[in-house]
Amino acid sequence: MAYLLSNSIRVLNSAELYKASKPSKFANENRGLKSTTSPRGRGPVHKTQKLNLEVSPHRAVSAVRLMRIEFGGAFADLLNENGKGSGDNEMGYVERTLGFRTRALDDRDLRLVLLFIPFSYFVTDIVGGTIRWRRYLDHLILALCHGENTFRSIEPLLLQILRIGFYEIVQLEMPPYAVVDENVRLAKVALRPGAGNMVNGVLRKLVLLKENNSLPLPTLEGNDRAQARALATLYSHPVENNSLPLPTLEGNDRAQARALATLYSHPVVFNAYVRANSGKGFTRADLVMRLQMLKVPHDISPYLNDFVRIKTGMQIMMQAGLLKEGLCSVQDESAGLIVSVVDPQPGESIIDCCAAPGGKTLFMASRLSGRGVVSAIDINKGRMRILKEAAKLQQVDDVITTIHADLRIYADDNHVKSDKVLLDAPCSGLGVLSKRADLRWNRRWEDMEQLKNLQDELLDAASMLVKLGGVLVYSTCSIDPEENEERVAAFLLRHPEFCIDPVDKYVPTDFVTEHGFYSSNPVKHSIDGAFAARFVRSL
Ligand SMILES: C[S@@+](CC[C@H](N)C(=O)[O-])C[C@H]1O[C@@H](n2cnc3c(N)ncnc32)[C@H](O)[C@@H]1O
Repeated sequence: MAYLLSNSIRVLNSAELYKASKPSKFANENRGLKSTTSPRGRGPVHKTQKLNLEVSPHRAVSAVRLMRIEFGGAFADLLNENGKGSGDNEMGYVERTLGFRTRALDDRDLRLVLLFIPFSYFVTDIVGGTIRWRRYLDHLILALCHGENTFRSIEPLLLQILRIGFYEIVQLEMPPYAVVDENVRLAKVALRPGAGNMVNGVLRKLVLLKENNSLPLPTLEGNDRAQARALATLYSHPVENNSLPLPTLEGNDRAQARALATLYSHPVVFNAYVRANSGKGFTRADLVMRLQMLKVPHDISPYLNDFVRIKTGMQIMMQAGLLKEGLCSVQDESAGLIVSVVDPQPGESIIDCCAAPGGKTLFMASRLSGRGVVSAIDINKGRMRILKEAAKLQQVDDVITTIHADLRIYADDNHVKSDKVLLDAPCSGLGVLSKRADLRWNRRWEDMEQLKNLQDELLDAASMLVKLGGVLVYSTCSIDPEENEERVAAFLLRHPEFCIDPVDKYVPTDFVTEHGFYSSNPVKHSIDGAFAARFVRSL
């Protein structure tokens, strides 16, 4: 899971940016920015407070975020990790990297994937998409730059601007000449006129090739290795060591093969899944009526009573204020089905052990119909803040208690026993590869051992909070057996006081494994991959 990976957010100053690449023929001109030596002696920092209203703020912010992610180890969804704090600093990062500020972006522009999956062209779309398609985009840029040497000499910021332009034209199919103009302006102002000319030339070439349907794409020819590389480019997937390797063609193992199959089938996000907030008295029938009035095409979820599927028109829904008013929220059905496995009933006491940012807490709370309590525990303060805000917005805060703590310490110190306990454990996120753009490039297989140990420790801690006859649910958003079935088997060996309660009473049979667990798979079910096991305490 994200939090286990490096989370250091540092922006390279301009000197470092230039150092990161060889001198470029595009880098020869003076950027014309005033700079002085940093008090920390780390090279020049820009003194300017220049506000530039001509440059597209979305693209400027996106370019800077891409720099932070690629060179500073920040995440594509970095605001989710840190709550609003990162957003407040956004313009500081922009100014330090580009030398000027842009129009400030509001919350709707900036806030992010987990609670509001954006289906419009916001910063997160551009950043997420550009990262997701990086290998594919770089292949095209290289082809249009005439050779590896030229490509390698492109300075990092210029490369990000090109990637943004390529992504917008090739994947988002935005009006090409507007894209060209905006990215040329950004390159000119942030770098220098020559950089703008270069962006102009390359993007225009791309537009022509796309219009003629003759993009220079790799073909599936040659030996296994060559074909694997071509596939990796077409699906924008890493082949290097330390990343998710390509399966099957080079004989890697089952979990990796499944992960990539997922990716191949769904390189782009499928539907938006929206949950009507029945806790606020807003039923799915109410939601459907509003969607009909807004002319937003939708389908009813076949699996969950409160859920609706939306293919297009998410932006219309957002503009109508349905999300802002807390009437509904974006939530994948795989997460909703985990709540079905918990099966919250009015009057129950439930502990959500790893609760933030709160998707499942909020759904469970809405199921209590105002009677009972969900105690939401999480170690991450920023994410807890998001949970609290959402609980208020959705008017379910009367049945939610938030506890900022390390579950392991909390369980040792507090001898509370609840009817039901959910442990939605930190995991690799292999079930959500199609949404988590950065994961495929950042995941390190060495982290897995550490992650599995944490999952075991958290399961032990969560089990201490379950009363006799009570229920424990262990869930992940991974499709990797090492994090799922193997963790369950190890837990049962350590805890004979628990036995498996098959989930067939709670979710459609299509999701029930032969051992009685819940398992969703993006390829099979067109929702995120997830897993849940339900145990009952018998001793
Ligand atoms: C998969 S996410 C939970 C998602 C959440 N259940 C939801 O539906 O929105 C895992 C969470 O575990 C939390 N976490 C990790 N280690 C923890 C610990 N030792 N104690 C409590 N929470 C922890 C992380 O902060 C993260 O928010």
